[in-house]
Amino acid sequence: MFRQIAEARMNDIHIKHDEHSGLKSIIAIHNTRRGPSLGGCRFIPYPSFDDAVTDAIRLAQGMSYKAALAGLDLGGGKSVIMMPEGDYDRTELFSAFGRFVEELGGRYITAMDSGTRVSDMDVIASQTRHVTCTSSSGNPAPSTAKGVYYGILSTLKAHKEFGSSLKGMTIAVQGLGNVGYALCQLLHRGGAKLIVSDIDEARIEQCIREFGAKAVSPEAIHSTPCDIFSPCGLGGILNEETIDQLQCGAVAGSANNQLLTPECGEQLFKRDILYAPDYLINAGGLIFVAMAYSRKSHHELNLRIKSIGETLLQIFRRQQQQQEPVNRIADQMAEAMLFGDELRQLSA
Ligand SMILES: NC(=O)c1ccc[n+]([C@@H]2O[C@H](COP(=O)([O-])OP(=O)(O)OC[C@H]3O[C@@H](n4cnc5c(N)ncnc54)[C@H](O)[C@@H]3O)[C@@H](O)[C@H]2O)c1
Repeated sequence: MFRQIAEARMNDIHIKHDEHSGLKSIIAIHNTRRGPSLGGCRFIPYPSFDDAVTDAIRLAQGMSYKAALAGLDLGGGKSVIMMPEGDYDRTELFSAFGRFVEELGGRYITAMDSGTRVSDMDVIASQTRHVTCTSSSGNPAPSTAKGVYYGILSTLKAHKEFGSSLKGMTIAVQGLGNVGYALCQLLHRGGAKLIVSDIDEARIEQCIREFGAKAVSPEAIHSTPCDIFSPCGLGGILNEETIDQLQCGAVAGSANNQLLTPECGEQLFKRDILYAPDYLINAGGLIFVAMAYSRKSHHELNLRIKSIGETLLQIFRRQQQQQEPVNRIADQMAEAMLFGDELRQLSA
């Protein structure tokens, strides 16, 4: 475990067992160099305590990289609550978790993640102010979609065979949920032709009706000829097999963990397919949550979401110069922001 902590360059890990509520929780703080750590609270069953800690470490690390490239004055953290096996009182559990967050004095700010709801955040807010995604803060998905939209515009600009306009470009969107649907709306308004897929027929019908989209089956969407493939549903969609089947010039979508392994970034690079790193292009939701927490204006929120496209352009330019996979360049940029001086000292 300590090797894992060292390898991930974690700041600290906190563990809480509250007997009264049955809470078993871990808060992992990866990095606070740029500001307090922010990241969601996951509430799912874990086979073991070690699995829960491993998940918290991996997710907290990802949040640091995401916040850094989004230019936020925040670090990365994440928490997990191990879902109890027997009966439990949800309000008691999340109240106890709120007190746990409060004990850390603001070094960790919690938010929604898999298995948690807005109502849980409201319960946490009764114990601490270091929480976002409450019923008063709103839905981050439209901001995520807007960030992906700006990212797609930058991808068009950076691609040697595309023009800078969306008009007439074909975008294949996988997953028409909160983010995917809002993205389709923006792309349709920009003049793009849409190809869509989902496992939910009603969502497909809505996109056909409202945007004149063409539907394909969930199995065929990634191999459909298009200009840009936009995964907005599942993680791990870019793997050895699917990358071989892609018939697009670029991949730019909101899904988390799109690359099954870092080596898949290399495979995309070899196929000359531009890839917008997921944790950068989908940072609009995190920006929304951070701006709501610090009560920043709508204007500032929009400027920051727009800057996702600018950072992405910088990364694509570096890719041209360095001739390296784009995911590696994004990681290097984030690491320089998180550990700059330490890295310099190590190489001195
Ligand atoms: N909501 C946000 O603000 C946000 C922020 C950052 C990243 N993300 C990521 O973006 C992705 C989408 O998030 P969301 O909030 O829209 O989720 P969502 O649950 O609202 O939507 C996901 C959609 O994908 C569809 N889907 C599931 N399996 C599919 C398949 N095999 N083929 C096609 N469609 C399939 C679902 O039916 C659903 O409509 C997720 O990976 C999420 O982690 C979301």
